[in-house]
Amino acid sequence: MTTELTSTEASALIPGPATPYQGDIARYWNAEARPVNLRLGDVDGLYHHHYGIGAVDHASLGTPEDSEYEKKLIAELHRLESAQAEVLLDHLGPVTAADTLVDAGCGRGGSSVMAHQRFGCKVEGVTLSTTQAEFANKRARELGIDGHVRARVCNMLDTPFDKGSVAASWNNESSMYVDLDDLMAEHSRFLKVGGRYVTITGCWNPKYGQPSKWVSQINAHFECNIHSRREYLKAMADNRLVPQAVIDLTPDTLPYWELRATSSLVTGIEEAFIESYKDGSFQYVLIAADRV
Ligand SMILES: C[S@@+](CC[C@H](N)C(=O)[O-])C[C@H]1O[C@@H](n2cnc3c(N)ncnc32)[C@H](O)[C@@H]1O
Ligand SMILES: CC(C)=CCC/C(C)=C/COP(=O)(O)OP(=O)(O)O
Ligand SMILES: [Mg+2]
Repeated sequence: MTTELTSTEASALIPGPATPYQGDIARYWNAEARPVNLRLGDVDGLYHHHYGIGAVDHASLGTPEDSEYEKKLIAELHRLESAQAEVLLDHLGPVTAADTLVDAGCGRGGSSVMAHQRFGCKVEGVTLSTTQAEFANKRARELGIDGHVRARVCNMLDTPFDKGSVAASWNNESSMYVDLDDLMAEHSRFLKVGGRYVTITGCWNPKYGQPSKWVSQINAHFECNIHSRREYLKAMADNRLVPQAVIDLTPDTLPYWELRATSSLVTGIEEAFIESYKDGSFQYVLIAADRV
């Protein structure tokens, strides 16, 4: 006889964090409820924890005196964040409805939903946060896609996905929480030969020398550990992931930050992103790699 587990029983089966640091990150995201994320997600039900790219459509905003201006500004920031996820999906290669994709560090699941809507495929998300996984699964049920899109509480360095079972996988602003060699080894294990890995990330620029004060400020703000561009390429090379595209998205993300800095939803981290992008110490990049 099989019986359904209660949610308390089910959560008792989830292994604890692999390290004290992962426990800190789980607590951070369990407690996170910033209006800059929730109010943007409320625009159309896609909840993101990443930043935006593309030109600001100033004509759509009207003037700050307009009573609807703040609402339009929120919609515009959200449009730019969804545009970022679309660019990531553009680099996943030919995905079919029969494929399974992995969203590593899936947050509230916005990118997972967009991937399913574009390809019709299955998407498996993993996050350290129970709150985020429950939120993402609730959204999938509301959309009637819970048979295809699922989030679970799981360490992305130690996933249950079978070796060679995944057509494509990604980290959308989630790779700064883990050791890159461990991360690329795990993607390489579960990806099929010929599969595709994509990351969009902020990384410090070796040409600057060392992480700038702005990069240190971003690390402290999010309790993360931003890697250098060089570390990404090395960890990929060491794990059978061969870059096909390395795109510097820094000029494309600056308009998002400059618009966000004028909104009522500022969080205080805007200056660090704007200044580090401008002084060249920090870059916003997309790297797409083939599993060979
Ligand atoms: C900035 S959010 C990005 C969320 C999502 N990718 C998006 O674009 O909206 C970072 C995410 O990484 C997840 N994360 C950090 N370390 C992780 C780990 N070791 N295993 C799984 N998820 C992790 C966090 O739980 C959080 O969901
Ligand atoms: C590019 C870098 C370094 C990203 C760090 C990871 C991170 C916290 C991303 C955005 O999350 P969020 O959407 O929850 O942040 P915010 O509240 O600032 O919008
Ligand atoms: Mg955000």
